[in-house]
Amino acid sequence: MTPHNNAAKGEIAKSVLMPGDPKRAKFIAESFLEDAKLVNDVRGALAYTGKYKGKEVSIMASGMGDGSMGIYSHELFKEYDVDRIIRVGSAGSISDDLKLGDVVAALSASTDSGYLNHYNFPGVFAPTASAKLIKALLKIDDTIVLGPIYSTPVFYCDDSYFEPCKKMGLLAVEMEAAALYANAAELGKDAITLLTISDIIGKEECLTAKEREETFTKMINTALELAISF
Ligand SMILES: O=P(O)(O)O[C@H]1O[C@H](CO)[C@@H](O)[C@H]1O
Ligand SMILES: O=c1cc[nH]c(=O)[nH]1
Repeated sequence: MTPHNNAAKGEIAKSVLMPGDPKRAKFIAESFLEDAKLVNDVRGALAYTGKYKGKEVSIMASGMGDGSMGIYSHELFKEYDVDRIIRVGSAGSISDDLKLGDVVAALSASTDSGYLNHYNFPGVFAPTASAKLIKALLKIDDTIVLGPIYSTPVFYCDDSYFEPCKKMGLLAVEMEAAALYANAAELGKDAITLLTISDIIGKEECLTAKEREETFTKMINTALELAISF
């Protein structure tokens, strides 16, 4: 147990899906897993362990932002011997080629966050998804959009803030992938982020509740197949 997680050692599977939203964690566990058991409820960061196609998988909420993801992913990797974390999140598109409901796998996560400072890395560390998980993902879905994204602790800002990101070819904006990738790199573990486009930055477009449910289902199915492919 940790100050933030009251699951006992052994109650969390080697593969963990992490949505930001605790209600999404509950929804995934109840709708996709068999025999799902609640193993953590500290601070409402709900975690469940159950079976998908007969294999053990856990789902745990990361909360929002790099600080929260930093704590939970560090503890899962270090204290619970988790091997891989698959983030299943929502994101705002900054690409002209993405539409609502599209699913993106984040190859890299550039960031404006100070979270990476504590590694004392000489220069700028480039947080990337694990090659192992990218290769496994492509065996499950070789049509998924792969590309670089942006992680920022800032949600409310002027849309123009993201113009340089768009210019550099980044596809979407979210808040946790960079911290997750950096923690995985530091601890010798594997991580990847799958994102469903929930809004288009600079436009008044966003998914309805029903559309969110249906399109998130596509991302969750892919993530679960990935989780059990090891
Ligand atoms: O849908 P989730 O996984 O929470 O992801 C995105 O949504 C939240 C902001 O609304 C941030 O956590 C961002 O990264
Ligand atoms: O972090 C996020 C998630 C969805 N949409 C955004 O604009 N930002």
